[in-house]
Amino acid sequence: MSNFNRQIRLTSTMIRGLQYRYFTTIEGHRPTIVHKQGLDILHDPWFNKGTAFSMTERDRLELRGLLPPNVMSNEQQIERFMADLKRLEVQARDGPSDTNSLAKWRILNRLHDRNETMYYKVLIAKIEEYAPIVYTPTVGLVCQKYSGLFRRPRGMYFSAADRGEMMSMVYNWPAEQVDMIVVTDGSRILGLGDLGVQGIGIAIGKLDLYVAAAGINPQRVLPIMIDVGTNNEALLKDPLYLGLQQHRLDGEEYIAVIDEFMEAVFTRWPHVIVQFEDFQSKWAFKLLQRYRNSYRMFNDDVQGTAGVAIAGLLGAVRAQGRPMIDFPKQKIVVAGAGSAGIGVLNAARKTMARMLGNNELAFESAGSQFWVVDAKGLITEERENIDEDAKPFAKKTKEIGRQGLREGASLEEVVREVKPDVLLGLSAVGGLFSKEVLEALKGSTSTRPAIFAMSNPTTNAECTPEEAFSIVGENVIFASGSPFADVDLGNGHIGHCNQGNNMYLFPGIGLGVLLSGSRIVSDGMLQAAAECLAAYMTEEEVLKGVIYPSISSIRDITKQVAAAVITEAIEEDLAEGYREMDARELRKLNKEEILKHVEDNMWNPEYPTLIYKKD
Ligand SMILES: NC(=O)c1ccc[n+]([C@@H]2O[C@H](COP(=O)([O-])OP(=O)(O)OC[C@H]3O[C@@H](n4cnc5c(N)ncnc54)[C@H](O)[C@@H]3O)[C@@H](O)[C@H]2O)c1
Ligand SMILES: O=C(O)C[C@H](O)C(=O)O
Ligand SMILES: [Mg+2]
Repeated sequence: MSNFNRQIRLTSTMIRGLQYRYFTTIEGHRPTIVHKQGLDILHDPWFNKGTAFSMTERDRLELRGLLPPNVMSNEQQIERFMADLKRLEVQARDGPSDTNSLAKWRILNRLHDRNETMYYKVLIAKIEEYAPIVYTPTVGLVCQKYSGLFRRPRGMYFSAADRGEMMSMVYNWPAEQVDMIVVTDGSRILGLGDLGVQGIGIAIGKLDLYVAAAGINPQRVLPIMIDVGTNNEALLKDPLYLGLQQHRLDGEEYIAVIDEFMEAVFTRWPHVIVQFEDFQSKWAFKLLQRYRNSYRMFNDDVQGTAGVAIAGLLGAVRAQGRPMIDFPKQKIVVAGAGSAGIGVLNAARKTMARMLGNNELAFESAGSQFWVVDAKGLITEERENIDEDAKPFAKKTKEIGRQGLREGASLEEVVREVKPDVLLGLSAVGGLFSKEVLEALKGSTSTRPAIFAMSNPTTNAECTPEEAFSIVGENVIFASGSPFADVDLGNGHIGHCNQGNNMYLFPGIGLGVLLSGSRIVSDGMLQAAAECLAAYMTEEEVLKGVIYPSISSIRDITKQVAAAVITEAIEEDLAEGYREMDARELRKLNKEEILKHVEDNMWNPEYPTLIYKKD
């Protein structure tokens, strides 16, 4: 090649390089015109920037509320992705179950993102296998790692930084109709504590069950995270955390955010049902009292759990070969006086009082059947700064003196002295029912003592079924919040492990409230749901120690529970009807017709025929 030619070639390469640099620079600043907004952008891999959308861009593109509130740089995004990728290797060393279950969750989650019908078909067909992945216990692990696992957004985020904006933001959600919202503030996710914005995972998991068990249309469910900050110091320091990095709002400021949220969602969807989930007990009761008479809402941890526990407690009475009406004679020790424990105590006391004649005396006398132990031991009237909600269950000094007990007595002492029929744990403390506590329970005056280790996830269970059967005896009734396998007792007998989880009630409560059209969720409707679950088990099953149904029949249980809720709403004159079935039509239905009405309104995962039509 001549020098001249070489020169020409060099020059043209330089020009091309310059041109390239010139144009890319310009191109980088030139806006890209998009003909989409909202979720359509987030679902488009060409335009999506995920958590890196700036706040102004989020407003411009109607994305506000559709992403976690923390705006990330591109570098942070890549770092977060790499950290997650590496975590897989780390987890491989932590033991096989976590890695496997998380890997299964990821695969299911990807299916959820690309084909909802197929996802729910799989979930419904294999609910026994996959509920432990999309729901407790794996959902707990997912929430703990959510900042790393986050890919495509699902649901809405309302944050403390959105005050004054919620009423308009709520219109960024694309669905015109929403039937069911599950909302959390992430302050007490399962027994894992404050997980901040990462708690959105629990709302998603609960709504998966709403679709799979209750047949709520997946286009009409909405998981919501209210991010008011977090008091989890590790998350506050984590540069890759997706939520607001500030301490939680409290007091009036906190209430103002929740009020604004409630007003916004009920303005856009006046018929929606809002399930409060995993709020720390400090707020769970207050918010329930604040909203339950004016909004269609309930708290799953307080009210759903109470109903499931009542059904199980009545089952335990039947398992002793006694009639349910003997329930008020049961001595019950409860470990844990938080939102779940107090919810169960209040409902159990009311149920006993009703059986005893439903008057003040009955209510008083029912109260003496419970001993409540929290982190500071047995709760008595001597307890300093006693929680208002626990006060009605504080033991009288004189009474427990006679029993050889005192303020702050340990769980082991209480069990040894009281010799209870039932030991129920909602403490979030794994292994709390230690060898010593279980040994003490051997002195129970019951022919079949019952153990409810209800805390979630699995590692927080107060004891395992193996421990219960091997220490207390083969005759014991056992239930746990997260699933455990039945125990081979080695003599040809099987120790049955029941799952005592609010999943047996909340889907049916939600579906029943929806179809009844009731404006509120009354105590009577919740009671009807619990009684329906209690009656679901046959005498034969109960005598074998099977006090809760198998999860494989959850769709049928949910249908029955929903029908019971509707029937009660009609009885209490609260039913206003839903769609073409108005209150008058509803009232005309008999038991079978109500069940059929419920079934006809349950969504099934079948592909519809699609037809294109211009707007
Ligand atoms: N199975 C279910 O359906 C179901 C439903 C709701 C909640 N839960 C589980 O219940 C647990 C508690 O939930 P919560 O909302 O009530 O939580 P919470 O934090 O409000 O209450 C926990 C309670 O346990 C007490 N506690 C702590 N350490 C204790 C100890 N060593 N001995 C006795 N008590 C102790 C605390 O003092 C507190 O009263 C969680 O693990 C949650 O997953 C299970
Ligand atoms: O989520 C569950 O599995 C049950 C319950 O709502 C809980 O908070 O533990
Ligand atoms: Mg919960």
